[in-house]
Amino acid sequence: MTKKIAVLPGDGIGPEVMAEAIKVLDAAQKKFGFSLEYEWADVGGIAIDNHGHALPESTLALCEASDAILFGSVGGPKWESLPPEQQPERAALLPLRKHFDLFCNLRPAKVFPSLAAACPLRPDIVGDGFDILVVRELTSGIYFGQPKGREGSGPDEKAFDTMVYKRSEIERIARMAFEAARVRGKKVTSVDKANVLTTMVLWREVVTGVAADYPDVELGHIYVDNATMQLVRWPQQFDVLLCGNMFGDIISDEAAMLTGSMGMLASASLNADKFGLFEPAGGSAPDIAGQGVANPIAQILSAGMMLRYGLGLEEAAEAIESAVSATLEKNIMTADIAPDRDKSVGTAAMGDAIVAALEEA
Ligand SMILES: NC(=O)C1=CN([C@@H]2O[C@H](COP(=O)(O)OP(=O)(O)OC[C@H]3O[C@@H](n4cnc5c(N)ncnc54)[C@H](O)[C@@H]3O)[C@@H](O)[C@H]2O)C=CC1
Ligand SMILES: CC(C)CC(=O)C(=O)O
Ligand SMILES: [Mg+2]
Repeated sequence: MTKKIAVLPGDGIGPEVMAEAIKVLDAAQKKFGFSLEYEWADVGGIAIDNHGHALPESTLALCEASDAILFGSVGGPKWESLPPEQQPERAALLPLRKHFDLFCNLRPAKVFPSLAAACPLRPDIVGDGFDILVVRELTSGIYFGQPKGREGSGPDEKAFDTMVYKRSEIERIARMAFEAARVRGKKVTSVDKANVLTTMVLWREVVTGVAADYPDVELGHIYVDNATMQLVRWPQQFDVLLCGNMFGDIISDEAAMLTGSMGMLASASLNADKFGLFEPAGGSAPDIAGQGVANPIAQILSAGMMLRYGLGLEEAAEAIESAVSATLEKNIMTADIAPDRDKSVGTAAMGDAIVAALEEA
């Protein structure tokens, strides 16, 4: 049966890396005999330019009528002067996550052996690499809590955001982390700031309660400031990192960089029905957009996560991951991860090499 995919490339490097992910999905369809129908739509800054709104109704309707959403990234300097609530991130990405109740954001970070040189950690620390899964709560916390706003003027002008977590919201994301740990390294480290924030006291309490249902999984708690430090000191100590929305956002960028580049980190954002939006963890990278040098791997691996979590096509997902690994082993790398930038390849050549590796396997 054909599955319908809403393809939303967005802004900056989004369209460049999306083109490569589609090439890889096309090759995977041929190899594994499944069928995808893509429908493309504007989202983010490009949608503001073309339709006057970052999340046009037609785009939302397409997502609702699709089996999965493949998303690029949104935002950039062109739209930064708009009022904050009209900017692409706040007017498109966050509402999309909320609309589909995509509370569970999975961000796997592992070092491919051939990228050990790109990892900023000392070789003696990175050793045989590491394999971490950041499980981030995505539809609540300080990014969504009300009230938020600005009031007053002069020296007394103030701005405020509110961090709110309901017991049920913490419980459901904690369960996702424990379920993931069960089939991985059997360890959950919950990241909080329970020494300062009341929401995080509840967070720790609820996570501890959920752990009772998973006696086979070890639970640890860590304050977020220490967690960022420990990730650099000894990332191998972690298996699943369970985080609230903002801490997970920050921790996953750090984890991405430890794998060599922001351009390596894929993600899946899922709801309780396992409907998902699949996107790179990074943004629109305006500093390199339009140059044909962006690393398409995060987008390609996000397409792989779509096959695994969104469409149940595990074999094809694994084949995409193996093709990425095989390509890196041949030292075919974009500038962000290549040991020698002069020998790096561009976005399209990287995508072509991954397609070739998939076809050869
Ligand atoms: N999911 C989304 O749509 C997200 C959107 N943003 C938006 O993107 C814009 C830029 O944000 P930044 O803070 O600069 O973060 P960013 O993630 O776009 O870029 C940070 C750094 O990582 C590099 N980078 C990111 N992806 C890369 C790739 N595929 N290949 C090679 N290098 C890559 C960039 O060149 C830059 O040096 C902003 O408007 C921001 O709000 C940021 C994060 C997520
Ligand atoms: C709009 C932001 C919350 C996007 C982001 O940085 C992320 O999801 O990692
Ligand atoms: Mg982020």
